[in-house]
Amino acid sequence: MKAKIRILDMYSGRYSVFINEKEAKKAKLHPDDLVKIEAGKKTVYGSVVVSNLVKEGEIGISRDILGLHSFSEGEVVTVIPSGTPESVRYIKKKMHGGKLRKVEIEAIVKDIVDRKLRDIEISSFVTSLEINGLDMDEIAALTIAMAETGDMLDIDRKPIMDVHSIGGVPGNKTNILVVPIVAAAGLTIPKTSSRAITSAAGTADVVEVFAEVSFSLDEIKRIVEKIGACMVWGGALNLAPADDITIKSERALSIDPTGLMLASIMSKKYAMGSQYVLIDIPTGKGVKVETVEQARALARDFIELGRRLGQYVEVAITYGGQPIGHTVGPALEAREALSALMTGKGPGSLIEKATGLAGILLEMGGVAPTGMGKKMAREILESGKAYEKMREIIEEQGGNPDIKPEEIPIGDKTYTFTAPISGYITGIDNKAITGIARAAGAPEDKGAGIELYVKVGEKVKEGDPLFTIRAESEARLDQAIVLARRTEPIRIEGMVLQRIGNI
Ligand SMILES: O=P(O)(O)OC[C@H]1O[C@H](OP(=O)(O)O)[C@H](O)[C@@H]1O
Ligand SMILES: Nc1ncnc2[nH]cnc12
Repeated sequence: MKAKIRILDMYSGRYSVFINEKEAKKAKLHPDDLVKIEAGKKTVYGSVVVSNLVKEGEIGISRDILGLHSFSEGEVVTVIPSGTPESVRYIKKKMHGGKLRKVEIEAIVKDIVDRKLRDIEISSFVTSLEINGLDMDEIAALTIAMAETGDMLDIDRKPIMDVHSIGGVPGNKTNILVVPIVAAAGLTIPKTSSRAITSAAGTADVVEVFAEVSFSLDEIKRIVEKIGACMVWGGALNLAPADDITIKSERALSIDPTGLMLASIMSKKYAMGSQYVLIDIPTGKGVKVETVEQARALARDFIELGRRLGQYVEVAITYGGQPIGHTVGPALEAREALSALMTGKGPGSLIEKATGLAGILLEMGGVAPTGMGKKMAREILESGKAYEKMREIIEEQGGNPDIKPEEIPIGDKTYTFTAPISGYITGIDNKAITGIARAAGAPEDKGAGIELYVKVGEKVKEGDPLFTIRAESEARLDQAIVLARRTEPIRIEGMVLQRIGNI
């Protein structure tokens, strides 16, 4: 059928096509049916919403669809019912544990990018990968398909370094220090990050507190060729666009299936033209990888995948048994990262990890002799050169380079938990900390999160503060308090852990 476009001033987070009730009946279209809209060379898929918001002869599109193609009000388009895409059969094959062929993976990725697959089908794909996994051939095919369905960047300032954490550990603002340290040493590092997937703050969420993170490829090229670095949100670019669509489902389910994670991270690196990539695998209880054996196996997969893509990859297995630093949540983490860059000092876990990772990159990039990278990274941090580079990044990304940590607004609704007994901190539950920070509103409410006053191994007296929850609303604060009471994220024990007798 032919219809005139009516632009509806709404964002629904979905690709919805509004069709008048009478017309839907005539055309035998039902809610959630997939339709194709064509006008000249433009083709878009969307799910039907039956609504009298639009008249007969009109078709309503939300602003989400306009993000894909620019239709104009009153433009005549053809609306064609579209059957279930063939790729759904391949998703079912994976659900049943089958191995996918390259062409099948390419079809799934293409349909994800073309929005032929709806959220429910994409979530099923993501879930099937969580349950049945992917082998290396499938992962390589998925990575290349994800990269080739988007744009590629060619930065004229080689070699191109990159760093990426698989995430999962609360408070992981580490790369906000690593990037300026590496760039201050003269290397090029165009860093893209995702927003939070399973955590309470992804690197993009944290950087966004003091700078813009959404840029076009041309803008990124200009920034990186000028100052050697950027810290942007990968989702704003048309780089491996399937990644950001699948991340939406991962985030809703708070899962990060290993094969998809490999493909998702490495497709972005491939599309960015990264040549030397360092992958951080935080390992410990309550994060994505719990044991060193699992971390080693994943490291081998990253290195092999890099080899197939023509990239040199190294992996750092890092301690992820408790949060990094003392803060969790976008604004709190932004304060901590900025303060560490300004003063060269900060929590041991943050400084150690950041200089350790930056040091490896300095060695990989050939600016530090083997074994000297970490020392050089620390000197760059302590000399203020990394902070100077950070100021350049903030300025180029439209932020205020003079911003001070204490000027960053944080949630003013607070509640502090104190030690119920004297003893030693024997554990901090990563999952519980993330859950509480998310319940408090992070990452969407930038000021929400947790300030931690203790780390594992420290001694506390009854009544000492353990952590403060910060929120931007009382309702969110209350939810977080309830969760914190239920999960007790910080374990305190005396030196005598158990008494056992009469066995
Ligand atoms: O921790 P969760 O939310 O699961 O994983 C997502 C985080 O991990 C990566 O970190 P980075 O950009 O390398 O610093 C992503 O880009 C994102 O910031
Ligand atoms: N960009 C990303 N960073 C970390 N984990 C991921 N899993 C999927 N995409 C990811």
